Amino acid sequence: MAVFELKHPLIEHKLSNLRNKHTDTKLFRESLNEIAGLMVYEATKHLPLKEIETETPIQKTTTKVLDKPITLVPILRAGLGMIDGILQLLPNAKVGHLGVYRNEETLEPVYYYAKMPTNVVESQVFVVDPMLATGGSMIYTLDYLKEKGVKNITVLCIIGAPEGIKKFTEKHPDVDLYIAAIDDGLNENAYIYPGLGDAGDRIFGTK
Ligand SMILES: O=P(O)(O)OC[C@H]1O[C@H](OP(=O)(O)OP(=O)(O)O)[C@H](O)[C@@H]1O
Ligand SMILES: O=c1cc[nH]c(=O)[nH]1
Ligand SMILES: [Mg+2]
Repeated sequence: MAVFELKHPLIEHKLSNLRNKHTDTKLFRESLNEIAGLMVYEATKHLPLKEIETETPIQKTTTKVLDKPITLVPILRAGLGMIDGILQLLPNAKVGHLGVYRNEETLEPVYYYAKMPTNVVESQVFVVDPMLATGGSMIYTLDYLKEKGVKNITVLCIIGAPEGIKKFTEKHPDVDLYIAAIDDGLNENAYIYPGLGDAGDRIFGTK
């Protein structure tokens, strides 16, 4: 398992939009999707390829295409905010929805919905969620997918707390994590600081 913190000027710039409490819903959604798209370019660099025969206007040749079905699993709700940006680069990916929210008092993950594509087990799965705080929601999701038989999983998050990342790497040492920023920690309400606040509320305008 490896943690890749993706440092890039375009990601930093758009992350600044996400962190700014004055950013409106439109810019927040756009910036989140754009960061997710930039991250997926890096996170897909080890995807397996297969050779196929292709005829160019000049002659027959061998070209390479992706060899594995791809499934994106957004953790509802906030994970949905990254999906459009990723689908721009992986337009044939299937999307499996997993509904999990964090109980605000106990901080335990609470499951409420799942709908996976039929070939999820054979897929390369990318689990996406902007926030990795205590790690509870992500660990629950990885447990759920592995229990279903999924073997190849990569995680994409925007901001993580060191505590949650540590727990995640201990519980799922075989899963790579791509993340745009590792922040300073969790405050008394288990919100990431400096963070960006509640990602779901900022995407959907619910607060
Ligand atoms: O690492 P954790 O401590 O589990 O916290 C992270 C989770 O909290 C947020 O979701 P939330 O529970 O707010 O649900 P929402 O997306 O519906 O707002 C976030 O999008 C993660 O799923
Ligand atoms: O900082 C945090 C922690 C959990 N969920 C969020 O949306 N933000
Ligand atoms: Mg939320």
